[in-house]
Amino acid sequence: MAIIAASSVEKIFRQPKRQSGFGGALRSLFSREHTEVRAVDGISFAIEGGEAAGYLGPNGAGKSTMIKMMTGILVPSSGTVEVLGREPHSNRITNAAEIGVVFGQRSQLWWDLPVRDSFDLNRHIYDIPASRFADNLARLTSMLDMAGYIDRPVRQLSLGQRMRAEIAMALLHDPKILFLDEPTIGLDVVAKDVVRKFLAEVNRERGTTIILTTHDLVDIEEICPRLIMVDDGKLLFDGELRHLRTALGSRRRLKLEFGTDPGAITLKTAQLVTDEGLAKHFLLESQQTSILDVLTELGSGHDLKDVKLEEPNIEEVIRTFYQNKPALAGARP
Ligand SMILES: Nc1ncnc2c1ncn2[C@@H]1O[C@H](COP(=O)(O)OP(=O)(O)OP(=O)(O)O)[C@@H](O)[C@H]1O
Repeated sequence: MAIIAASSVEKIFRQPKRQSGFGGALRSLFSREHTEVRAVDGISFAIEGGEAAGYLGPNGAGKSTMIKMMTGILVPSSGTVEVLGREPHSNRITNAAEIGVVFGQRSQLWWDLPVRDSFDLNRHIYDIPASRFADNLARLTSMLDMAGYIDRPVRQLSLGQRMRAEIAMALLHDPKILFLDEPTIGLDVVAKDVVRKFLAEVNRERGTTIILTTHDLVDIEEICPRLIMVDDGKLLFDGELRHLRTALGSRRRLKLEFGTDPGAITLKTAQLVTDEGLAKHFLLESQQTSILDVLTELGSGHDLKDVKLEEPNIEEVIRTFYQNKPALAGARP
């Protein structure tokens, strides 16, 4: 059964039109002119309990706005959002008891207090029974390796330490759903790895449903089998990453290495995607295209040193997807 259901959701932000200069600013105060930003434009999806879904899209695509509507911070302009059978914004307190929220760019911890004190405040806010709190705190402290800094004020922590504490704080009351808005932003590779492994484990072992927004494709690869892709407020793809790979990954990549740079090469059997001079990367035009087809078309007379067929990496899959988005919009395998 779906525990999150979004149906034809729209969010339109209206802002008074600003005019430049002091006089303009004054006139704007009395002007009735507005500009509209359609941040979320007719999005529908349903998420089952226990799923891990990644919400991916370029800057300004409407990811944070959607998370804010699912957590009850914003109200949709039209359409409906239901989380655990309720409308989040009109049931904020009940909803908050059953969800956890982490905003990568905003802290929920008390800046001047030791981490432990923020956790303790959450115990009171969520009315967590003492024994359950103690168990959860011990488990999260060990899993996220927080023992070394749990008694230090938040302002003294590194970003990686703080993010681990933010995630722990959001999980202390055993939420059914964990929403994360860019949880790995700004973290170094080691900290990203810790956060990803932890989130994948929480989803797998405890069945916590995870919805996260990210720009980092590795987050999706390691945490979320399901991918929801948006651009300009619209849904472009909703399905499994592996399906997207199969749909687009059929264009295998071929690397040709030359002893001397032959300049740009245009072929019918393969599309040049990256030109590094001596090394040129192509996407084969179709599944049926063979290396031999490409080499035959290329012909002799080039100082060709090596040929490598490469599987497409996830970044390439996503880039290809966005390049072909009109043809693929709304795809749900
Ligand atoms: N409170 C607001 N008032 C007016 N416009 C807003 C508001 N919040 C967001 N927007 C606009 O809505 C659009 C979507 O913003 P949103 O923050 O949801 O994008 P995003 O996909 O999360 O982007 P990013 O990856 O850069 O964080 C943007 O054009 C943004 O400027």
